[in-house]
Amino acid sequence: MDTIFALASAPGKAGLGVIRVSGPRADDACDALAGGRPEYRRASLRRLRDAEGGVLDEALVLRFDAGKSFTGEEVVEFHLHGSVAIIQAVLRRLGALDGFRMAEPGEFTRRALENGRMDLTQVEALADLIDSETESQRRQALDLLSGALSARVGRWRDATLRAVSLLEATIDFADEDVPVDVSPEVRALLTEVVEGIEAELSGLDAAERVRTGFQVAIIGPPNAGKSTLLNYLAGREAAITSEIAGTTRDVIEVRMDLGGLAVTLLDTAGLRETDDAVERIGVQRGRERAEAADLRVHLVTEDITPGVVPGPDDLVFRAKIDLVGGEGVSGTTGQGVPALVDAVKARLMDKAVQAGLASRERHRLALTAGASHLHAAIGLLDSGADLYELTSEEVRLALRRLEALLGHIDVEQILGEIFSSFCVGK
Ligand SMILES: Nc1nc2c(ncn2[C@@H]2O[C@H](COP(=O)(O)OP(=O)(O)OP(=O)(O)O)[C@@H](O)[C@H]2O)c(=O)[nH]1
Ligand SMILES: [K+]
Ligand SMILES: [Mg+2]
Repeated sequence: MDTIFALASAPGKAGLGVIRVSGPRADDACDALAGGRPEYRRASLRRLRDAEGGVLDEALVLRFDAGKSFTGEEVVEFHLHGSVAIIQAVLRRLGALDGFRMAEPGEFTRRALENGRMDLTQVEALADLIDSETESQRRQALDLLSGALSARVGRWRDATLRAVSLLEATIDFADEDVPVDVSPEVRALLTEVVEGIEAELSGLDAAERVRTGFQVAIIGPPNAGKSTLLNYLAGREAAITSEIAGTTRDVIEVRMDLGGLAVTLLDTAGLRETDDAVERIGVQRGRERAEAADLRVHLVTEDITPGVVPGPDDLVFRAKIDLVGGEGVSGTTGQGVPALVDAVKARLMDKAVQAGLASRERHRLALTAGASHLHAAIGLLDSGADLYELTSEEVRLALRRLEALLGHIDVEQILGEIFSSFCVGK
């Protein structure tokens, strides 16, 4: 096993630069650079030296013993002054040591997984946490990282495992006329797991939205002031505005943090019948994106928007109230915008609170497949026939899905995909 190293902090000039070393020979790095091995888990100030004894930097050295480190291996961290030259020099020095090489993207985390320091849902959570930009994303990722989903899936796995062993025991003792009928207990176990999985699945869409962001579309007739409102909310000229009806064609997206929720605002083409072929495409796209969005904000004027009826969950605001007065919004003066933001936030919060822990397509596929095998197993039990072998097979298939969710089997296949999104140093 190679000892790997990489810059763990962001590249470039900074106050500090942290280089992480992990592997069986990590202590060699202490010997070679710091002239000895500091105590475990104790920040120690050391002069780091090159091969000729010249000083590379004065740094904090942190040593972790195997089994108690991020990767589960011997780990050493060098907290350097964050200069590009120092970091390069230290990386070069480490690269020259026997058995040392640069880490590949995600390799530290991969070792953590392989050494059982985290499971696959926690690896995903770590990626989410590093990507998190809003409060709700941060909290969601920390929940997962703490192993909340792992614990839940672990309970389902244990119950499923118990069901398999009950069935297997019955099959093994079939000749011996074991009087116990295990069906009621197996059925109860499987039903409980299926219900748990289905509850989790019902919160998956919301969780996925919290993780990747809610989409909110602004729609309405041409010249209602949709782009002006978008720009006001974005705090910049993200979209072109003009007094010409039909200015916006492409859907304009602006990412923002709305009260702790990640939101993508969509500005769309004004909805109208038109002979302009390009505008018509824009209107069509706008309609489709608005329909697929989590929430639609209708900006209305006196004009009737052809063929558009706000849905019961949509928000409707009267536009340009600086001109017409009354309740509504103005993207020019900002009047009514705080109320609009509050209303959007409230609607999205209603959805966000339904979020479960599972938040990815990978989770959905595993849980859906697991539940369907369990349903099949329950169906076989309910058939009344003596179909324990078939039932057991279905329960085993469900079990495999739950194990895969945690990354315990079929790992190799999914690992590449997950780790490819990591960068070097993680
Ligand atoms: N007084 C006032 N003028 C506004 C307001 N919002 C937009 N306008 C003006 O109305 C015109 C149309 O604004 P846009 O933001 O381009 O309208 P739009 O709905 O995006 O229009 P399309 O993209 O063509 O559908 C521009 O001249 C804006 O300056 C508002 O709240 N108050
Ligand atoms: K316009
Ligand atoms: Mg526009």
